[in-house]
Amino acid sequence: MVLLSLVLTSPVVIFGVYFLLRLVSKTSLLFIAKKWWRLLEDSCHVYQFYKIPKFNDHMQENQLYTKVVTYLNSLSSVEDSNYANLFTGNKSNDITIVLDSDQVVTDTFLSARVYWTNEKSKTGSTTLVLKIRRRDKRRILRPYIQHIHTVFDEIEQRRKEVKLYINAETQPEKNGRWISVPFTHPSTIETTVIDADLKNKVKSDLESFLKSKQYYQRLGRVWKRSYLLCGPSGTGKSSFIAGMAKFLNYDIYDIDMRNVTDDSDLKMLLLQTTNKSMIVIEDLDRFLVEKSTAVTLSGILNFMDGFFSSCGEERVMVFTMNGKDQVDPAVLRPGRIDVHIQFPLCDFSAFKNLANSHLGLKEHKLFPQVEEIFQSGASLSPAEIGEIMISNRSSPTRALKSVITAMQSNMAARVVNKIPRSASARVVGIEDSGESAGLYSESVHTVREFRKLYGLFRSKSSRKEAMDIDLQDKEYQRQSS
Ligand SMILES: Nc1ncnc2c1ncn2[C@@H]1O[C@H](COP(=O)(O)OP(=O)(O)OP(=O)(O)O)[C@@H](O)[C@H]1O
Ligand SMILES: [Mg+2]
Repeated sequence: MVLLSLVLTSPVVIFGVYFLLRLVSKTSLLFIAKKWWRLLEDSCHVYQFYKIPKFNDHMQENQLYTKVVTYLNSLSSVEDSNYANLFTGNKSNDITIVLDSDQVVTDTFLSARVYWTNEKSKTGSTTLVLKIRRRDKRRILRPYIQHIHTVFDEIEQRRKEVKLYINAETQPEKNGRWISVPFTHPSTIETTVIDADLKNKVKSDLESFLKSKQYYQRLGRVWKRSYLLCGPSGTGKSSFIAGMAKFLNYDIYDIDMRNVTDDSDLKMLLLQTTNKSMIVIEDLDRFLVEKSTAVTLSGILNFMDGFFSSCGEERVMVFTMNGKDQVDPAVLRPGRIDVHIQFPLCDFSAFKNLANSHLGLKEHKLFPQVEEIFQSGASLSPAEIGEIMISNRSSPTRALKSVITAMQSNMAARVVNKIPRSASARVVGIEDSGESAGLYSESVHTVREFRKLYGLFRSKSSRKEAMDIDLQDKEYQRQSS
């Protein structure tokens, strides 16, 4: 009898259990059960909390924060949090999952479970909070943080893409002044047409800088190297900076001096830059002449000497100028900027390089004529010659003829306006620094403007002379090589 009732009821029981399990697994009941279980478990342990704020008291970005965020976003448990942000990755079909604020992510390390929360305060600043069981704390905290460093380095190595940071106008309500975008400039050191020897010198200088940490430490000096790129508009200074950053795999912090209010603002910006970065100030000569903000010369000099950035290291500073004539000698005094590189206008050899890269020409029957015009003193910037070649690339002969015509007009303008041979052929106004500036705009300029230009844009006539890489710190080179 008992057996019969068991046989009759068991399918009902089995079905009932099966139904219950399905219900639990298909609904939020399982989630709720897990949550209760965790709460129960939590209440049985004593926890230790560690905070990792995004910024320190001096508004410098906390490197550990950046590393932990990258680490957490790489964990599969981020997907399990209630809210997560989805972004496209480096490739268009990549998806990156990013932890949302106030969400808990769990991780396991050396069999210990830890919890992370990304807390956002009312002021908008974010802090990561690590929760570890007290009994695990001593055993795992240090190795765990070390593990995060290692994983972060591996991720960075894999995905490192150079970023360009630009300083926005003052935004006191926000943490940090820099806005970053992926740096996708196509220029490399190789694609910039400058003397091959000079290129190699710069590359080996950068390489020896990268290996010189101990050397700088021994000297008690900030591990930094500074470069001055000087030359007329359109000679490849900005392109070269892009090439240097890619060569070093450094992020670029491009300081727009118009958005720097005073010395302390400049200091603040510098404190917010990271190690392994390139800090760039373009058109420094123009800024020093115009003095459009309250930044003082001594503020700039302190910056150059690495005084402000003494709390960080592994930084390369690059300044560009169109000319040195109007710049305070203090800026240029020996030892202040380590390497001076002159960017000259095109000569015949640079022209041939451009013809090769832009038109695929190694030789052409018009080359002798072009050479002759160069010898007579005419010259244009690589940007101007490159522009003509690009717009006539379907017909190399037409391109060369256009270059010849442009150079002849340039020569004629010099004669009319008595511009000396050594003066720059760049004939656009000082304000007009864009490469799109008209090649033939010389006629609209007055003699006074040309004199002004001569003062600013004077360059040496010989390319060899001009390519003067002035490695002032000879001892540095010898020791670090
Ligand atoms: N030496 C060069 N080799 C190859 N391309 C060059 C060179 N100089 C200029 N160009 C080309 O001309 C354009 C302008 O160059 P770039 O902006 O680097 O000049 P610049 O010296 O920074 O000028 P500016 O002083 O006006 O800022 C770029 O598209 C670049 O590719
Ligand atoms: Mg430039």
